[in-house]
Amino acid sequence: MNFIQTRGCDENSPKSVTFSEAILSPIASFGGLYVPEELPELGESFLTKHLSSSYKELAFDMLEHFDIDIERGVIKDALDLYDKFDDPKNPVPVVKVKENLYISELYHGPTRAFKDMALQPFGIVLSSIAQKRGENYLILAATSGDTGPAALETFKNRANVQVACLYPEGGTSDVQRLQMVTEDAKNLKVIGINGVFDDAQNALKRLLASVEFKKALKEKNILLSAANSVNFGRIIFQIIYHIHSYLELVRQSAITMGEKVYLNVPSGNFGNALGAYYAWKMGLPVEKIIISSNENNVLTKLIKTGKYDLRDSHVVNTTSPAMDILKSSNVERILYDMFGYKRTKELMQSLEESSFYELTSEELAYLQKSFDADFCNGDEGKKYIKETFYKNSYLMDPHTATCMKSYETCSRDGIKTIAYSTAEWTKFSPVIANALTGEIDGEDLKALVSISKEANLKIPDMIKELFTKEIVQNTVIEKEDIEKEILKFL
Ligand SMILES: N[C@@H](CCOP(=O)(O)O)C(=O)O
Repeated sequence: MNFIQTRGCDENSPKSVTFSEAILSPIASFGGLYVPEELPELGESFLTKHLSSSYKELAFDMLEHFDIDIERGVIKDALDLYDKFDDPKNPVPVVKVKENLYISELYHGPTRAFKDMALQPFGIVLSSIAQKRGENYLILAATSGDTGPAALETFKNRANVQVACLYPEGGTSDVQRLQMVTEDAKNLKVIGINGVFDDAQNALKRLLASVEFKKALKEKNILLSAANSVNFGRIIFQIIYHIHSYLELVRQSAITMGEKVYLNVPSGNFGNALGAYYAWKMGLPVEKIIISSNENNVLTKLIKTGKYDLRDSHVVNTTSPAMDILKSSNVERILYDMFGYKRTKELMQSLEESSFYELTSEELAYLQKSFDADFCNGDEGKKYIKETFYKNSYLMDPHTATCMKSYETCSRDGIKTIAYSTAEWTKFSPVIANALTGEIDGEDLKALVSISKEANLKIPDMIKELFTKEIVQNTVIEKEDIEKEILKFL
């Protein structure tokens, strides 16, 4: 399978590239992204065949259908990393929360967030290609809190790769920050910036497209790639868990094979939602994909009105910081899939130049056939956390809680919903403690202890240890200095 470009192809680049090429150099012509030439069709026979498969077997077979240029042995090694998850037999438990609502828990990996689902295997795949080619890569990561820890964890001490991870200082939870700033390995650099996530992601995209920056790296014998979901190497692993979650519902006799479900996805950069959309296009029976947001609700507005409007918007800090994003990367891949490369280029250029685009009414109607959306503010989120815990005995984090509102407003009765839990409660303890007990102290460790007592849950060792680990990554800079700081590290 080869990969093509969302904004068309300039005269300097080939019409299509291999998977390896797409992940090693993820930004395509005109600032676009890579997408598969066509998606494999899986169909009901694939689903039925995998009813009794393990997560790894399902993943392996799905990747076989993509027919990518990665050796099977490498893929097997990459998927073996799911053995490090809480339950190697089932890395993604799907739990019934109430009638018609199931939560797919994507956070049972080493950094307690859904990013491990893709970044764990992606780390092996990318480092293996680099080694095979005898090349060295700088991997950029921009994070609003979850991608950073997962990228650092997966690439730590791996051969032929170095990571520069950019996070907004003050824009993540304390546990997320500690996960990054205590990471001690020669090949990792963590850089806090005085700005918001979008500043970090803008810098990442600018550097990926910068001839001068790439030339400066070349002089050090280094090439450039990225760990974010702009990289299709992330997305390919983010399709699998949607299929797995559906099969779990069949296994639990919650649905019969072929029955349609809602997939309700807390969304920031839209990688998780794109994975759901691709799974649907590949044959998963889906009624609609519901996009859940916090107060940074550009995606809700896009899906409700057809307008992507950043003209008067600025990122607000919320209780679900990993979704504090306005420029959502993967919407572009949806635009491409629905409206083709010419229109995608036009819309994306308009967003870049005028901070605005508007879909036609036909385009909007088409988008709404696949997607619905709602957003949930912090107080509503805390109300859902409290209610779901005391009424349904289920503890959720503030990102997952955003799904509860859209579950109420966007789903029709009688159709089951799979909502995705993107992070463990341990990463956002002050918000959750406040929701459950009203305590407003704000200190993570104290809040972790009080939640663990209230909910009778163990604090995982890797979270507890963060509070006594040495802080080894101390760099916080202005966003204008990012390039200089990265070059200093190499
Ligand atoms: N929500 C993310 C932001 C980056 O998203 P990605 O899926 O493109 O890596 C985070 O928590 O860092």
